[in-house]
Amino acid sequence: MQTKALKIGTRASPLALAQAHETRDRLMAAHGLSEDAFEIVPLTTTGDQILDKPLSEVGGKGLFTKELEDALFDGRIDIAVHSSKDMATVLPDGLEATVFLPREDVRDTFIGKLAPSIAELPHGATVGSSSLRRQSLIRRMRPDLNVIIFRGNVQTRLRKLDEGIAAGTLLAYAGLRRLGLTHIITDLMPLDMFPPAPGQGAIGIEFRSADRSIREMLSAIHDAPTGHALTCERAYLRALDGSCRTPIAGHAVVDGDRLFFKGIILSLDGQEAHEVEREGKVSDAEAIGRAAGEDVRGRAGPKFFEAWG
Ligand SMILES: NCc1[nH]cc(CCC(=O)O)c1CC(=O)O
Repeated sequence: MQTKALKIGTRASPLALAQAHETRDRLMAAHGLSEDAFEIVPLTTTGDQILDKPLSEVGGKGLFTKELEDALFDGRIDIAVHSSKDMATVLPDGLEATVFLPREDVRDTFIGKLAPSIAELPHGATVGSSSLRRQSLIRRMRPDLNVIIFRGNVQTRLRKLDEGIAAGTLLAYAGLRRLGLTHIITDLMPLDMFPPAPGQGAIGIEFRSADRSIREMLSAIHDAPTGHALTCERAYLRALDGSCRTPIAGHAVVDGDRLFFKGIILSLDGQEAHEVEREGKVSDAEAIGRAAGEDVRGRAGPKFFEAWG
């Protein structure tokens, strides 16, 4: 006898749906269940509706998660599948996101029309990106380029490239991989020059803390190294206030019981940068991230953050 289907909440974008399907497939495999043990519930979020402004202006990451969290609280869904990168650093009481699928390649990619790489773009060429981190990193590499805001899902951005609105754009490898679109990549950005956003490449699963059976079911698909890396990166972001208004990169790598973290915060023009490196035991992931965030925050000084208002 089939009990009630597990309701998997997700945003309705093609990338979000791909992530929900990956989560369902892993749960099916781990527990020997069939497709009808699950129901995928796509929800439209405010963040998906406002496409003409940078995220930092319309209210930040919470926009993509609020509707899903409301649905978790009122039982319309049992779990919510997120791109960890888009998750707020502090979750509402009663919910947690402590389950992570094995992380995809964390790098950014360049999709170029006029040239295959940023270095080869003609002087003054236009590059589209909605991410403050990517905008700063581009300007740091190539101050001559014209960086414009580019929002919308992957398909929308690709259409804008075809329309000639920009000569290129940057997207996470992870998203393109999940959409089966890696063939459009013209360059992979090196980690040292183009460090990723905290959480990039990792799928995180949010659920009601009190729901023991769901916690147990999810534990079978949790990837511990990804969990440690994300604990560190999210603590770093929290220590920096998790502000969407500051260009922030941060990346933790786990090797056995050791964790290595590198972070950088930048000015929007890319001309000022503060870097931090920390390492320690995976069991100290949270403390390492917090210390890194406080360290870099202190070294940048209050004036650095004032600029963002
Ligand atoms: N903010 C949108 C978003 N959230 C997560 C990803 C990619 C997938 C991931 O990082 O796991 C993307 C698109 C992009 O940055 O290219």
